[in-house]
Amino acid sequence: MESTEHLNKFKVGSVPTLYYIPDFISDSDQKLLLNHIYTAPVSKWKSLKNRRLQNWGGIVHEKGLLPQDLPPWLTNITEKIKEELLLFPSAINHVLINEYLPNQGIMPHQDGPAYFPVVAILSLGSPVIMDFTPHASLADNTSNNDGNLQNYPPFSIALKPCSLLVFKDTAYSDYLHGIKDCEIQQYDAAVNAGEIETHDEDSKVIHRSATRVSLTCRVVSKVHRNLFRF
Ligand SMILES: O=C(O)CCC(=O)C(=O)O
Ligand SMILES: [Fe+2]
Repeated sequence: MESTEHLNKFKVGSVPTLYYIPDFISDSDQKLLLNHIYTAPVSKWKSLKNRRLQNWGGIVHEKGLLPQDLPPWLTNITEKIKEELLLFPSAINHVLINEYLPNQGIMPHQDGPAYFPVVAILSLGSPVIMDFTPHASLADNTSNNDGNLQNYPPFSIALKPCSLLVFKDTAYSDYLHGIKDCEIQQYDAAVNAGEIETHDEDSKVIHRSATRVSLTCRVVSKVHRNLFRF
């Protein structure tokens, strides 16, 4: 794969490897994307217990993707992500769009095995805090890695509108990621706390007063062209 040196200035935190790229898209791109998302057929929305989502690119099975072409308004952004990161082995072919009201979140989880282990998340709307926690088996643990003791600290990251978060390696494979379902989120442990402008220096909190929408962009390497040979 190509060099990732061009991304070094966006690296955040101490765990390999997270990149946070503020203002990855412009405000007018954000408006255009939100407009496409909210004019999609109502049937595109799937309601879960504590959020809604749209699935684009096809159905992900354990054994791969039953593909469906992404619409041009999505390939515009997925192609930009692929070209600017140089971290994906092929075109991004799956996009999950999650919508969160201010009191909604996503349980700590790990992305499924069907995905190539790099994820790019574009954030729109309200800022939120995403928490990374090591797998239970690694918490408070140290492991020997090339003769060095390595530990797995929990950490958080603030996700502002128009930003792109990318994670891979240990952060992808040994951590769970999630967003708390509360309107007021603390961020003093955030690896990019400096990103957030605050009116009140003492209370490092984000008030989620608006809806957040995110685009989780990934590659499913195994694609099934023929349903009957699935
Ligand atoms: O909305 C987000 O930022 C996270 C979404 C996510 O983790 C996922 O779709 O797997
Ligand atoms: Fe995820």
